[in-house]
Formats: sequence, C-alpha cells, structure tokens
Amino acid sequence: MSEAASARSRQGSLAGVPLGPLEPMLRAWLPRQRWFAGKGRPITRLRLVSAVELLPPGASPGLLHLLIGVDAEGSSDCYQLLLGVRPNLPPGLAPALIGYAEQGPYAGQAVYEGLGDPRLAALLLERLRSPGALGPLRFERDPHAVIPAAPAPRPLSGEQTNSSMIYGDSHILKVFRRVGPGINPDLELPRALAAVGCTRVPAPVAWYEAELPGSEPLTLGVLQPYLRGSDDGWQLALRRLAAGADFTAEAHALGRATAEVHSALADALPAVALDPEQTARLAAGMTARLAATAREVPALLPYEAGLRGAFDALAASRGTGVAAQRIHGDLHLGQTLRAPDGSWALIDFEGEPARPLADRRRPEPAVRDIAGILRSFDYAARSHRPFAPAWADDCRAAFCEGYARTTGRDPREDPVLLRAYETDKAVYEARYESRHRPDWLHVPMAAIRRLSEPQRPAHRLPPAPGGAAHPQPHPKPPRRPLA
Ligand SMILES: Nc1ncnc2c1ncn2[C@@H]1O[C@H](COP(=O)(O)OP(=O)(O)O)[C@@H](O)[C@H]1O
Ligand SMILES: O=P(O)(O)O[C@H]1O[C@H](CO)[C@@H](O[C@H]2O[C@H](CO)[C@@H](O)[C@H](O)[C@H]2O)[C@H](O)[C@H]1O
Repeated sequence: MSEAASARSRQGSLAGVPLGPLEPMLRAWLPRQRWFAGKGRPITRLRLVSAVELLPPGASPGLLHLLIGVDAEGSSDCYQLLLGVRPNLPPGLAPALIGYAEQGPYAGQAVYEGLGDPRLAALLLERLRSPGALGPLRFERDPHAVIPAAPAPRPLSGEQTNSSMIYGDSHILKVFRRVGPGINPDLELPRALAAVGCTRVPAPVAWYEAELPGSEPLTLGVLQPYLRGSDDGWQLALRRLAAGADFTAEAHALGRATAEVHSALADALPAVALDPEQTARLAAGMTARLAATAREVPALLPYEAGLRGAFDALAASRGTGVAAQRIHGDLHLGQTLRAPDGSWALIDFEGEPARPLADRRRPEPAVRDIAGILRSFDYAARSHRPFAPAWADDCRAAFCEGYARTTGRDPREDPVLLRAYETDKAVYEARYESRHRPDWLHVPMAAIRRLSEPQRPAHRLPPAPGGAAHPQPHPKPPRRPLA
C-alpha cells in the first residue's frame, strides 16, 4: 500500500484503491482458504474496499482490518480479512504466514492471518466489549450481557464457511468472510428469536459491522454464548450409527426443537401465504437451479427430466397456496447442538452461503428446513458401511413425528411440497459436493437417483392431532423452556 493510501486507510474508506504490495501474496493465499468461494476461477482483480488499522504499523503486532473486492470470471465478491503484521514471526505463528511485504508501511514485515494470533484475537474481543466506532467499523453489544475480559482465545478447527474463535469456552465469535450489504440473517434471526423469548438459539451478545458510503451496513462478526459440552448433531449421529445404536428419540426431540424455532420465527418476523403464482415461481426457481447445476455437474444430466417432475408437480398442485416465513435456510445435522441434558439448539442462520442475501432473507416454506434435516439423516446413513437405510428411515419418521407433535401438522402430509424441497436440496448438495468435496458426490447422487424415479401414489398419513387439510400459516404453539 502506498504511503498516501496508508494515510487514508486510517480514516477508513479506500474504495477501489489497489492493494499494492499486499496483492501478490493475497492472490496466492485466498484460493487456498476453505471460506474462499471463488475456487477454480482465476482472480482477475483485487480491490481495496476499506482498510482500518485496529493497531497501527508502529505497534507490534499490528492488526489491519481489510475489506477487499475480489473479481473473478463471472463473480465479484467482498471478503473480510484480519491481517497481523510483525517484523519477526514467532515459530508458533508460521502456519499463519501469508507473506512478507516488500514495500509500503509494512515493508520487510511478515503479514499473517490475524485470527491465528491469540494476542490479536483477544484485541478483537476487547473491541466488542467496548462498543464504539473506528473508521467505518461499528462495534455494538447487548449492554446487559456479561462478556468476560481476556478469556484465552482458540480458533475453531475444521471445515467452516467462516472463521470462528472460541474465548475461554464461554463465547464464540464468528467472523464472516464473504460479506455484503444488508444485515446477515445469522445476526438478524437469532436477535429476533431472542426478542420473542426463544431459547433454542444462542442469542448474540455483541457484533460488528462496516458502514460504507452509499451502502447498507455489512455484518462482519457476531459473538454469542458458547454451548460448552454440547454435541454436534452430525458427529453424534455418526457415533450412534457406528455403535449400531438408535437415534430416534434424539430425532424426535430435534423435530420438536425445529418446530419451536419455526413457530417463534413466524411470531417474530413476517409470515405470508404464497399465492399459486408465487408458488409456481418458486418451482420455476428450483427448475432453473436444477438446469444450472446439471450444466456444472454432468452426472446429474441423465436424471434431470425425472427430477423436474417434482418441481412441475409443485407448480401444478397449489390451489390454495403455501405458507411462507423466515426460516433457517441451510439446516442440516451439523447446524444442531445437543446439550448434555438432551435439549437441542440450532445454530448458523446464515442460509446457504452461495445464495444472494436478498434470496436468503425472503420468507420460504418451513419445509425447506425440514427437507434439510431429512437429507442429513440420509447423509449419515450413507457414510456408514454398510449403508443403513432403515436407520435413516426411522430417524426421518421420528423427526417428522416430533415436528407434528409441536405444530399439529406432519410434514409428510404434504408429499408434493416435501419431495420438491428434498429434490432441490439434493441438487444443491450435488453442486456443493462437486465444488468442495468430490469424494462425497455419491451421497446426493444416490438421492438424486431415487427422487428422479416416478413416485408411487403417496401413502396418506392419519391426520396429526389438530392437523389442517391445507397448508396454513404456522400455528403458534405455547412457548416451552429449552429442556
Ligand atoms: N454457540 C455455539 N456453541 C458451541 N459450538 C458452536 C456454537 N456456534 C457454533 N459452534 C460450533 O462451531 C461450528 C461452526 O459454526 P457455524 O455457525 O456452523 O459456522 P460456519 O458458518 O463457519 O459453518 C459448529 O459446527 C459448531 O460445532
Ligand atoms: O455448514 P455449512 O453452512 O458450511 O454448510 C455447507 O457445508 C455442509 C457440509 O459441511 C453441507 O452439508 C452436507 O453435508 C453434511 C455432512 O457433512 C450433511 O449433514 C448435510 O445434510 C449435507 O447437506 C451443506 O449442504 C453446505 O451448505
């Protein structure tokens, strides 16, 4: 970065300024990051959107907050980076190294992934504890929440869409990587749920945003209580499978928890009834996604016509319309946590990371989330050798029964809607796996084959207690405690 650019950076906004000496190292580093969405497409341009020195270059370590625009063929995204700067990198931080700056205010210094440095991660927490503004950055917090000072930070390991830091096992900070204008649903929905007293989702206690000229604020990070000792639903399901153990009681409880969250979301935020035309548009969107995915994942091509049947049936079936509301949007077992007392919580309300924010914030049928969990039981059963279809079927049934117990309506009573959403999810998964985990592609492909076959006439379930003949806006159950 030039001296002039560096001077402006302290004031905050540097829209369009080139990244200077940082550019070559970031070009090489970005595509290697799990959270980088533009893999496989050459970066055509890197732009500085905003730069703030959380700690100036004179400080050691320095901490630089960057928003950078990354243009690649057919996409233009904005990413959040927290870069540490030190003259000498201690050996423990070697894995975090991005490169050495050759010129500019950081000439000769090591530039590295700031969240990998406990001192810098602690500084970020301090900023969140003391709300205020720094350049375009705004730090906010719930004034009633207790956020301890200086708990030891550690990065969350594993494959994530964003980067999370755990502080002393009491709080977890998610730093969003691909960011855009408008509130992130992962802040919006948990806050809305907390406001209506839903305890199934950890309530945000602090967050930070960027306010850039001519743009809605961009949500950059959210701090929430860390549910210590909880089991990730996906890992728990795999352990049960490996032990040949039943999971239906857990699946039933998860169905109830999911239904409670849906009911609270319908209370907290607008819920609407989609008219037949809107439903047909929903089906058309699914058909378009299928066509686009089949172009990208050729293995889908032989099944495309059969899969389309699910979406055509949805478009043709809706005389009365479909209830739509804010939902989780990317629900699967990895987004669920089970506490030692057996209660379930849902996390990560960002929605499908690849979808535009406006789509993710639109009301949708709650069955989209239900389909996500049902697909997840299939994923678990298929990652077990030998494949355990009965285990998945039992879990799917138990989950739907639990859901019906809370809402009075079993999702299987609407097989056309459920099949359309399961198909859409399997198509999404085929694209996700082909992009990120090709070894897993066979899992959604097995579902694709099944869902593309002509369906037998649906087995009618006995009506659930209080069940309605047609989809209704979500009934509102009495609030229940988390247990
Ligand atoms: N409040 C929490 N308490 C305990 N663990 C959590 C909490 N929030 C997230 N996690 C853990 O962090 C992982 C990643 O969180 P998630 O919100 O899914 O991030 P990403 O959007 O990066 O995928 C989860 O799978 C879970 O194991
Ligand atoms: O957790 P994310 O929000 O990043 O979600 C993405 O990655 C998930 C995988 O980590 C992916 O989920 C798929 O694989 C899971 C097993 O690893 C399985 O339980 C899910 O049912 C399946 O969809 C998710 O689709 C993707 O958006």
